[in-house]
Amino acid sequence: LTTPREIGDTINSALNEANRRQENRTKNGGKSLDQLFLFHNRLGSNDQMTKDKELLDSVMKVLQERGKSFITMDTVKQQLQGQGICVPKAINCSLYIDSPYRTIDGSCNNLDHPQWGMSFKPQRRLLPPAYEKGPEKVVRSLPRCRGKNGKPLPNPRTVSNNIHKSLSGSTTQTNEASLMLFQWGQFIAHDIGLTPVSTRTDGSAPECCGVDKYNLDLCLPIEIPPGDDYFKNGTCLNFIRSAAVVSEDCTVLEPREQINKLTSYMDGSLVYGSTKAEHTRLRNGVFMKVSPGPNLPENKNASCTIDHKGEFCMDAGDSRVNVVPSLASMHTLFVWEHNRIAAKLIELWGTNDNETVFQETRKIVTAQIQRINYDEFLPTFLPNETVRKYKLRSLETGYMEDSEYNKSSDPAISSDGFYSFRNGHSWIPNQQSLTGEDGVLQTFNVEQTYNNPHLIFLKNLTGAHAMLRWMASTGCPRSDRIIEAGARDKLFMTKDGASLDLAAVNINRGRDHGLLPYGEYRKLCGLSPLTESWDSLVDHTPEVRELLKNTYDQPADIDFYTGELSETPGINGRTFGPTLNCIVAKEFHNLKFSDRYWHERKPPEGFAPDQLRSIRKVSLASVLCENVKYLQSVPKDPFLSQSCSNPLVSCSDVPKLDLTPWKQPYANRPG
Ligand code: HEM
Ligand SMILES: [Ca+2]
Repeated sequence: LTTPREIGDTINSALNEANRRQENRTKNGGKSLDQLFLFHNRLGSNDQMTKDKELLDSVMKVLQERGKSFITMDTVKQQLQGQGICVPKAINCSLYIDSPYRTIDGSCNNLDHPQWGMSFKPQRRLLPPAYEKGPEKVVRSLPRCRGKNGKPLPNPRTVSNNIHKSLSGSTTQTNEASLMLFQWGQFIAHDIGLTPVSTRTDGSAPECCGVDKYNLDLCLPIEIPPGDDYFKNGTCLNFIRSAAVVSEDCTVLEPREQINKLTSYMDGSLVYGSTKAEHTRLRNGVFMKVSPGPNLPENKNASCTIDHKGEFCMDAGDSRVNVVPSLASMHTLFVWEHNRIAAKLIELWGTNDNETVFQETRKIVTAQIQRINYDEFLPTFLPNETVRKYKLRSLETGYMEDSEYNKSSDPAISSDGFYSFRNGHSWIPNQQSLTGEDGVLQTFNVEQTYNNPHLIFLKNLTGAHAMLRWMASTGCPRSDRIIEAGARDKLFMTKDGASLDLAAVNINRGRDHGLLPYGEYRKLCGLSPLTESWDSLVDHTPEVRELLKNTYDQPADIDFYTGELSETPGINGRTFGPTLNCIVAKEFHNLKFSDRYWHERKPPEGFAPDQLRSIRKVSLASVLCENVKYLQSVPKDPFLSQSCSNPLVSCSDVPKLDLTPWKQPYANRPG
């Protein structure tokens, strides 16, 4: 077997076999029962680049099995490229230069870099990675695993037990914010980022506590330390490493970088989808698809727990929608809002131009999400001076200056900055409840509701209404280093009692991504550097310093997550410490100023002046009042608990979105 023709045929035959194996890929991914794997990779599918790379690897494997290892990867790649596999795909943006509407996948937002902010593109970094070096040609970017003196870092579960455990048992200390703070946080996180984890080449979940334990490319298992007071001795948490970015010609980038499955722009992708395929599946002409209720539509391919007849797993623009029912309720609210506005525009315009009605509605809903996020949510937990410094609040009048749109900044979420936004895990309540029409509360432990949407189906299909009423009227756990037991011991608890620790997983994830330790991010934020003295931890209380000292070898070793989350919080219980404030603010600053379609930009990307004035009246209160059944009043600021300074106001007094300035489609307006 020497002629090029024979080699070509051999490769083709191996390619056929590899293709056949790949067909089973999605099926294998969907079949997994691993909760954390499903969370990251629900519906299996990966991007074209990853698929191409896996096809290439699979062809190499088949060749090896057939004793044809002498054919080199370069030869195979060349032949595959002749068939359109492993070749960079060009994007043509000519149609989008003056378009008033975003693309679905985020492409062509930045006209100089059409792929920036698109789904399935690499994440950025604020600081370069600190991976452990692995063997050349095998896995080079190993997780960060040693401290400054070369000693192994502490076990992540030990860190979690020492620093993130609630000592007050089951009683949660709440702050002056409401659970809307919690639920908006997760909702908006799911608009901007989802980091997929690695799969085996057949699409199935790696077994990191079993056969794949020593596969350093795929796994970083969390072994439970002896004497743990919740997890059984000798157990292990199946932690799978985040998938590595593959470049378009099928080479794995070094140092390793992570992927974002979603459009990183705050563009309502969790309502509308981040790919054309998702979008088509979710949309119904002018409207978003719903099931009776109206509820979110059914997703027959999703996996969740179904306990009663008539229940189903739900579908939305982000695949994590079924993770907890309060999240699904927030998703439902914005599908209602889309359908409400679309119906009004049809009435106003008397048009049958479905596409314009749909896109204009999507543009309005996206603007509402941006406003609520930047003008209500962020200022609830970021101090005023941070909000001002990073220009997070929207303007009161006029447009964002063209010069403020920073087209040379990559809008991608960053592997370290977005990571910091896990601060919201401090807000996860131990309960999920519904407030009935009569005001009566029904309460469930959160671990009974993970991946189990049954609460949505209670109360004659008005579950989402009842959950939203509950969140607007209940206090949120304090912003601090504590992760409540429902997420720290019982995350994703299955029927047989298996569960995870979200704090330990977060710490491990930071190491998986090769994130530098806490002290380096202090420097990035211009805060005083750490020295070898524990007293240099000036933003930690003496009590917490002591806990850290008992956990880490020296201050320079403290994990980023643990260091920033354990900084002394603000006395109102809503704000965190200075490093966390700085990093989270940087991330949201970049998303705002690198978005060509930011809602305060001039037309065609933005709105006409009278329309923008109307958008400025919108608030979470107005969206709740317009959509939630039997809701007569809301706290003036629904992100805060009701109090003397934040009284209930009647929905009829809440300023609402006035659609009069949309008298006609923008394209047809004079001037
Ligand atoms: C019941 C509520 C929640 C649950 C069950 C939950 C669960 C999880 C899990 C399992 C992960 C993946 C961890 C890993 O493997 O590295 C994750 C990631 C994350 N969570 Fe949450 N979370 C919740 C609420 C929140 C909230 C309130 C926020 C923010 C305010 C938030 C922000 C994030 C972010 C930014 C990530 C990283 C996502 C990525 O890069 O893919 N989560 N969450
Ligand atoms: Ca998005």
